[in-house]
Amino acid sequence: MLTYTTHRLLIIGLGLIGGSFAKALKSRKVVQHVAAYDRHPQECDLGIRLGVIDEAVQDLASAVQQADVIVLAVPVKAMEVVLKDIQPFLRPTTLLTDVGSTKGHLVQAVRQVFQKIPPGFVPGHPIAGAEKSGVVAADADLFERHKVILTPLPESDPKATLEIARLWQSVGAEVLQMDPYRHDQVLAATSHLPHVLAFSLVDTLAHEEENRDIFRYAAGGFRDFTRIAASDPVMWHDICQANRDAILKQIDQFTSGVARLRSAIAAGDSQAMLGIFSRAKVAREHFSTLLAGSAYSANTQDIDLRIEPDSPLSGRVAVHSDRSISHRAIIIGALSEGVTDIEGFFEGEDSLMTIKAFREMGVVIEGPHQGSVRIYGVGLHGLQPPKGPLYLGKSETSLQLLTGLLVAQSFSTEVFGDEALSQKSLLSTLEPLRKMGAKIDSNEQGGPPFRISPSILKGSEIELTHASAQVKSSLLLAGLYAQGQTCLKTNRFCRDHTERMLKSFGYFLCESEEAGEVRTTIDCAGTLTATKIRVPGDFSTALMLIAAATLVPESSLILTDIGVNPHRTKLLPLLSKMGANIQVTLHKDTGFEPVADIWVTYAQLKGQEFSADDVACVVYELPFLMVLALFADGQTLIHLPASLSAKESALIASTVAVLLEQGAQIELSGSHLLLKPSLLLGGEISEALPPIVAFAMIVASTRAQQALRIKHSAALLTAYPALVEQLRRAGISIHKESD
Ligand SMILES: NC(=O)c1ccc[n+]([C@@H]2O[C@H](COP(=O)([O-])OP(=O)(O)OC[C@H]3O[C@@H](n4cnc5c(N)ncnc54)[C@H](O)[C@@H]3O)[C@@H](O)[C@H]2O)c1
Ligand SMILES: O=C(O)C(=O)C[C@]1(C(=O)O)C=C[C@@H](O)C=C1
Repeated sequence: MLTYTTHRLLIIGLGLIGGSFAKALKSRKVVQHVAAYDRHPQECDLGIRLGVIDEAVQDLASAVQQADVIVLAVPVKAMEVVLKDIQPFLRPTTLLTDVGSTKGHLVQAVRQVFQKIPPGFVPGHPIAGAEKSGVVAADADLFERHKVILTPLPESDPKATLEIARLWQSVGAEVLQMDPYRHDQVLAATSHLPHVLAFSLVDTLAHEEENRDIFRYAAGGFRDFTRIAASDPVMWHDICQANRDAILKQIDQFTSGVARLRSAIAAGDSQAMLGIFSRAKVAREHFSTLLAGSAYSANTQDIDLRIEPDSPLSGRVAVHSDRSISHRAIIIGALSEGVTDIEGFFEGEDSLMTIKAFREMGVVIEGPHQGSVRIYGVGLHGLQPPKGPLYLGKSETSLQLLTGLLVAQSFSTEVFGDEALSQKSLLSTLEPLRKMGAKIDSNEQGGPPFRISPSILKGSEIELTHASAQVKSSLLLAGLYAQGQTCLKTNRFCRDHTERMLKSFGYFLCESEEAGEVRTTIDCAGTLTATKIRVPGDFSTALMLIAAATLVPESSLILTDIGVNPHRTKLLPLLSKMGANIQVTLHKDTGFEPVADIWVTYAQLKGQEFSADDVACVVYELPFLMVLALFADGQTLIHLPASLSAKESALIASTVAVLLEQGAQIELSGSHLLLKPSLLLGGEISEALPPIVAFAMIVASTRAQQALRIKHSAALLTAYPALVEQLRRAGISIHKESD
């Protein structure tokens, strides 16, 4: 059995990539000896002077005989010549790999030169580079947080693959594996086509006499689009020859895309143009979120929020639209028959993930464009299997709701999210779904990735101990497909956006309450009919402004078009009991979600006692009540419900912790919260906060002793992109700052 150790590594072709790999390995002391050979000996001499390599090879044959690993780093068409040169001297235990941008061509060359694939041959391709060439541009950190694709063959020894993977990982790369043919198809689209286009655009503009001025005046757009046209011509000539067919296919597809856009422009077809641009914009933004944290991300900078106290709130302000309703409008619109138009869609990262997932399942969705989305519904049974796993970023709502839907489809799916989402446990959703017959594999704690297989669901009676809107919604979506009736029993009401949305699309479900038990029953007999949805303003953001306007003297603020679903507004009567001045003027009720204007003015609050029943339905809004209580006359006693979920308890505990740090006088016992009038310090909160706690601290900061800086707020702003602007419009003095 062969074993592979890497003491001596030989690079053939000491240019940008060969030089960078050598420098990276040497500077991290991964291998003992790095030698290089180049057909231009001066490159190796320079490599020695720059400390990139240990030895400049003159005698290629003997260097090959001594090497443990050989890395081919020449242009792809030169690989075959080099293979012929080294073949007679290669030992069976020597590993052979490369860094070339195409793979199929190399595999063919190896077959030809060696007759059969040597077990130590493992092709590779770092997806990292620059528009520079030569060892002079070598960069020891070029591969940090970049991907390297290995394309081992059936004949490759798995231990050889492991050793090559280890070398790349030791220089900071993330190693993936792919079939060589697939590699060439994928790279033709993602790397080769953009380079060809950039070369062609610059060449076209450069040719035309009257276009000379363009270069003189060209700014950001031209620069961003064409940086890669400065790449090495020989390298790209070789790639275009080696991957000819796949590149031609991509050029043809692109050409017909440009032709479609051309016709839209020629015909003045705004719908078509906006469709193309907005789909591309969403896709590009999604790409940026995928890259977040990788070396390609330009947006790794963290952001702090700084809020100055005592700035009164005033005017008429519209807040951003509701997230929960936006998710549901997409899901149910996609499952309906006909075209659904949504106005006021919330364009946050989470709801965009839901759109993306349905696009990947074959649903045509136009927009969002300034809150407008058009969905061409495919009906309850029209979703298509996605081409790969569905990535949902950090969106727990997308994950919860989609899981209920996907378990009922006739195809298998895999769903995953970012690191934070993978830490979540969805057992309270998975268990009842499994009881209905769903087949879902999850990680140990009940989090993604989920592998979902088709199954026949059976409706049943399900008792939900902690009524959560997301769990309920997930089960209702499964209930659209389950045989018989699915009856969900809870001991308290929770948000019913899904129920209202289903009814707006003409689906019948039955809701009743008896002896403190709420029952929601659904069956699979209905259909969903497309409709128009206007998503109302987000009540949680409104609540933050209501609380702040109540606290800051001289405030008088009108919030317009706010969704006042009765299961969301249960905190308002408690605030009124403390003396808050809040007037809710309902618009005409359309039967979907009630909408209102809310007028709030400053009030000096009075401490109160609230029973566990009073607060049972507002646990997620308690952080606001807690902050307000600290500024009231007299103390406030809140009795906590006995059956808090782990998530609810964690929310209360983290709010208490951050308020205590701010100097608040609070006592938290198992059964109650006691809050006394306090002076909050301001200053700095340095740990990242859950959104609702961050919102409550923004409220607290409006009356703090000095400005408050909430650090690590980048994730909050990604989830609520318009937050700062809206708060400022209402009069809060808030600024984004980066270190
Ligand atoms: N530049 C990038 O962004 C990038 C990224 C990933 C992969 N790659 C791939 O890496 C390989 C090298 O690209 P690079 O950017 O380092 O190019 P480069 O031009 O900087 O270096 C290539 C080196 O190979 C040498 N060479 C050419 N033919 C030779 C031969 N027959 N024998 C010995 N030496 C020879 C050249 O003299 C040169 O020094 C290519 O296959 C390319 O497709 C490039
Ligand atoms: O960053 C650049 O300059 C690159 O073009 C790098 C790039 C790419 O297209 O991503 C170019 C070709 C390689 O095969 C791999 C990486």
